[in-house]
Amino acid sequence: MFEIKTYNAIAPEGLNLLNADQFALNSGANPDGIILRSEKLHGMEFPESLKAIARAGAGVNNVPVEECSEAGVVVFNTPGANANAVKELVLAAMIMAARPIKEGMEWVQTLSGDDVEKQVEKGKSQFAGTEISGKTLGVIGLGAIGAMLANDGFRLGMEVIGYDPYVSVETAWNINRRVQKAASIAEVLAKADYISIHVPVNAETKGMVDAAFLAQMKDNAVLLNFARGELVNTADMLAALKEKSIRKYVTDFADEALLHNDDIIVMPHLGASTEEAEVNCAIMAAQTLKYFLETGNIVNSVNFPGVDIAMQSPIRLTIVNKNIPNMVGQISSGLAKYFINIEDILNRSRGNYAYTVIDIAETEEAVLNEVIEKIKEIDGVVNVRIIRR
Ligand SMILES: NC(=O)c1ccc[n+]([C@@H]2O[C@H](COP(=O)([O-])OP(=O)(O)OC[C@H]3O[C@@H](n4cnc5c(N)ncnc54)[C@H](O)[C@@H]3O)[C@@H](O)[C@H]2O)c1
Ligand SMILES: O=C(O)[C@H](O)COP(=O)(O)O
Repeated sequence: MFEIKTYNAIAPEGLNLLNADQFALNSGANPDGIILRSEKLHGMEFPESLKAIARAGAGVNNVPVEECSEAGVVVFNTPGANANAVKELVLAAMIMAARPIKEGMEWVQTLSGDDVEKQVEKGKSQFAGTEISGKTLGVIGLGAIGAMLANDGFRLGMEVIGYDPYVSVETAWNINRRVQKAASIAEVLAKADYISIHVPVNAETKGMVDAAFLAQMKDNAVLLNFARGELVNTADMLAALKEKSIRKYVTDFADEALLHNDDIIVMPHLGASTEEAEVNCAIMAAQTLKYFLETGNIVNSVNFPGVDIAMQSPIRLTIVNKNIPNMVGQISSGLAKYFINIEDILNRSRGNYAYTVIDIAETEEAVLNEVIEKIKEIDGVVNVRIIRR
């Protein structure tokens, strides 16, 4: 039986995949796995039982990924599962920035009398806007969301220019060939009327939208941030808007300093909040977590290498170890000392850590426990699991 702890509202379509005969939800203090959305786990003490964390969503900045790696805890996310929801909201946001729709709708509610129709026709000119067709959309970060947005911007009649120095081959194949590839952010900023950022927040990207970035934007340009609040330096943004060096800021990330400002549209982190995205994310998170706990296979991890091999024997050992020389040699000779036959072995590394999967022949319980203890003693081994078919 695996214990799973959940945080935030995880769609039942996902949780129902964790069959009750094998998974107990929120039943105790020793979870094997966690499923969450935006709950912040930084500073939380993880129980020794914890093997994996599945983020039902894209951004993992609410999870202490480095500490998880050190503890051998595999962190998963759900790439692309909410991308369409975010893309649709960005398109809506772009149109809201182009036309004062919200202001017009609020104004019409203030009218009264039997000549409302006449008042509307007289007053509507104050809410005239512009069109996005024919304008240039700059997309920074051409991943799941950015690529979809770039393609749809093009379909809506926009010129599109994208920047992503790390774009994956798979995503690149899906981007319309008429989307221009920028060699630098500066090139995007010089050309775009609407700039939408879709990069993860990390040491490289935190605060990337600063005074220098904003100064390179066109005077009438709009910045859309549906990625993370921390990407934008709030003080620099407020100064740029005050000086009218850009036209508008649209963000999905509220901050008191951004409220009650006519040049800023703030949404309450709604990007992934559609029925479809919530279901997609919950299903993908539950599936990857279940698959990992049951088989040791790793799919869609942000901190460990992908490993997906069929179990060749009744017993599988999975070992998280430091990515240093002679780990596999020491582990396999440890097994050999106990005359345990290796039927299949795979070792993959990612950064400072590696993951080793070893399928072994049926072995007496007492011998297995002894050999596991010996493997755990090897310098560089972080944790060892036994999985039975
Ligand atoms: N508002 C929301 O509710 C919501 C929903 C989903 C995702 N997000 C945020 O959006 C981000 C992107 O989501 P995604 O699903 O497209 O992720 P993704 O991993 O598919 O795409 C991210 C892209 O950013 C690129 N990138 C990384 N560093 C870069 C840099 N310095 N310059 C340019 N490109 C860079 C990567 O190469 C990748 O292609 C997430 O990390 C998350 O923070 C927000
Ligand atoms: O990174 C994400 O996937 C989004 O920010 C969604 O967050 P949420 O699951 O809390 O809506």
